[in-house]
Amino acid sequence: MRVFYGGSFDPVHNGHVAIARAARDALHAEVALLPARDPPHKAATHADAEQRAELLELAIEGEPALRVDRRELHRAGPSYTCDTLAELRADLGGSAPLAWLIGADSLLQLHTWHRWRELFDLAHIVAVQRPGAEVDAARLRAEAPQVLAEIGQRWLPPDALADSPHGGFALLPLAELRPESSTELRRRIAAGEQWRDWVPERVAARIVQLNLYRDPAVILPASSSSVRP
Ligand SMILES: Nc1ncnc2c1ncn2[C@@H]1O[C@H](COP(=O)(O)OP(=O)(O)OP(=O)(O)O)[C@@H](O)[C@H]1O
Ligand SMILES: O=C(O)c1ccc[n+]([C@@H]2O[C@H](COP(=O)([O-])O)[C@@H](O)[C@H]2O)c1
Repeated sequence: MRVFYGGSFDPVHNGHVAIARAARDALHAEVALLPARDPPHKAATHADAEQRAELLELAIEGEPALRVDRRELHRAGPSYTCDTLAELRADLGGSAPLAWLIGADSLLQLHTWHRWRELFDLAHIVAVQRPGAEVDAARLRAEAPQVLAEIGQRWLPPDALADSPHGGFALLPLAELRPESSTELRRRIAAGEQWRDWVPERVAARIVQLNLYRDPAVILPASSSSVRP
């Protein structure tokens, strides 16, 4: 089983690392983290793609079975997950079990992703709980009925995913729900509030060295303040 975890990682925080570890341990699999060059649902990012990837490398340094996959950095245009999964499928072959990891807030929005139903033809989808966005069937029915309908017959225990190459859905509980978000982290850095305990120390030191996220404009919505990667 191969697990892939995409994100803006702008910047990476301890919540991201906890999710990657939890998926690795629950699915007994290597987890590749993929920084998105151009996240489709974000107007722009606040650090460029190379900087975000470098911080991600630092965040997982020394972590067994976690690695960074830079393939989305080399592709022009929006970093659509269906395109990334098609590339991975071509690389790994049709029979390799493959899973794409997302947070619960992303699951509630899955129906807005580019060619979203095709994602299940390419990979399993694994969602992890997130504070404020915890999902269950009732919440999906209320907020994302199309998603619930699509995953209805696909719902599997996590251990069963490795038995097929794609098409399943699993929900991973997290032993400890992590409150971190990149938006709040950027706000704290710009506001001069305490933030360093939300990231590994190596990441904090590099953010300071590169003088990232210090501009108070990062507190504004991304579209009015940011650089394109
Ligand atoms: N604390 C967390 N708990 C669970 N899932 C998370 C957490 N932080 C991020 N994720 C998930 O990780 C994926 C990548 O997240 P992303 O890089 O956008 O970070 P973020 O903290 O959500 O950023 P932002 O606040 O800028 O939206 C998404 O699917 C998101 O739902
Ligand atoms: O393919 C899409 O349309 C799509 C829409 C929204 C998000 N994604 C992917 O989901 C991951 C998390 O996105 P985000 O915006 O929460 O950082 C990241 O890998 C994005 O490329 C993908």
